[in-house]
Amino acid sequence: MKVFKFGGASVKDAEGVKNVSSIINSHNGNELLVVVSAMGKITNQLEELTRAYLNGQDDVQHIFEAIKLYHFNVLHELFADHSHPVFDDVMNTFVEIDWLIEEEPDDAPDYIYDQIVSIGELVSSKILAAWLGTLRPDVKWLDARSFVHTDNTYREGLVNWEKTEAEIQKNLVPVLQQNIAVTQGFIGSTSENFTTTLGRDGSDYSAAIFSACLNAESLTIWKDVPGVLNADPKWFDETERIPQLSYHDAIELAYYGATIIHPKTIKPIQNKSIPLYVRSFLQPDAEGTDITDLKNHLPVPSFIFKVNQALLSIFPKDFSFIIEENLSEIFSLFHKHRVKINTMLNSAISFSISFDYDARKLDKLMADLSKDYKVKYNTGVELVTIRYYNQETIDRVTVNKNILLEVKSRNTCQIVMRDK
Ligand SMILES: Nc1ncnc2c1ncn2[C@@H]1O[C@H](COP(=O)(O)OP(=O)(O)O)[C@@H](O)[C@H]1O
Ligand SMILES: N[C@@H](CC(=O)OP(=O)(O)O)C(=O)O
Repeated sequence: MKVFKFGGASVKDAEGVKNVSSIINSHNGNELLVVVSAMGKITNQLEELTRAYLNGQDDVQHIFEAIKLYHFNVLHELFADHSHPVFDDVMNTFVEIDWLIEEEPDDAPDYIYDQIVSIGELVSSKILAAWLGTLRPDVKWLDARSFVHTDNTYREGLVNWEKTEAEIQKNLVPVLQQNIAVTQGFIGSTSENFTTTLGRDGSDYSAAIFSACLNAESLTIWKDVPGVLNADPKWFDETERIPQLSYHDAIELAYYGATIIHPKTIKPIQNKSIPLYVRSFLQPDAEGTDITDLKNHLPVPSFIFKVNQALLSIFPKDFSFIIEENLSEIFSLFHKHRVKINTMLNSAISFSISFDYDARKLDKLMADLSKDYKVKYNTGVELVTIRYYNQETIDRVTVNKNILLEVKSRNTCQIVMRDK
């Protein structure tokens, strides 16, 4: 039993749907579950629609029409026969949004968000399953919400592993013995059958959940890059592919912000020793990266950039030492405002952190911290994390930068900096 995961970039248009289908179709041999995300950047557009609806904007219908048009353009390109049942199926799925936005937004915003945004994965999976069905007869579309059970933390559903595994073993395993199944990433459901999402970019995580609960032979995530590289090629020209990667290094890279893999993806598959293959959907036969329980560490320094950081430095007002009592108070405020720390450093009388800049969070945090502390901050700074650093790499990434903070452990160096 194998699991393939295809992200939005792979199914962004009709060509993409055809390419993904041919990759799936050329997989021969054992059972296969396909997990797919919303097409292209549709999740962003559905977020925009949710915001417009919640704010009572008058462009709600306009945004919604653009989303529908995008999908129907793909369908028209794929299917010459407009009476194919997928047209009605997709239209009926969008009707869920019609019903919702007809009413005033009285429910909790996060609940509304999940009901709207999840539609992206439902329609993309229907389109992919329909096209794949023209190539082979054994394709079955499955609703991931019947398998992935979460609590009711909307926008960040917490998986109920026991229930999810039992459901997958009982009702998915038999289906996969007869069919190639296509399902959605990113979504789940509560015990009352309301839709939840697992957090942005959560489809990799969904694929890991299915893989772990199926005890899959492997999980392959298909990306627009040749594998895991030692830096994001969007920012750097001279990148190197990492052919083999340990689970440990993969978790570290993902944790520090390498967006190629969602940070929650590795743990479930590591627990079951399931290999994770990162492959290119543009060159499906090329080698890519194999992530396993390899003991060797990364062959080259790898670096991860995070732009748009805030750097906050906190001092006790009376210039006393920063002691455990202050730290526990400061941490509870980070927790209260959901500030996720990317770097931290403390000295005798100050404590500094960097985190992803969010104006609202920063204002609220400053208001609370300023009661007892003097707080200084910089915005618009960058954070670079170098795993297995050396001086050459540090020099390379800090050219024309002023270093504001530097933290080193044995394997990892983090630098907060800004342009000179
Ligand atoms: N270390 C890295 N190696 C390869 N790609 C990376 C790395 N870090 C970030 N990326 C980025 O990850 C992108 C692929 O991930 P993502 O866009 O989330 O895919 P999808 O949405 O299709 O799952 C690449 O286009 C690349 O820009
Ligand atoms: N569509 C969701 C889930 C996801 O993971 O998508 P992708 O695989 O395209 O990153 C999102 O954009 O957040």
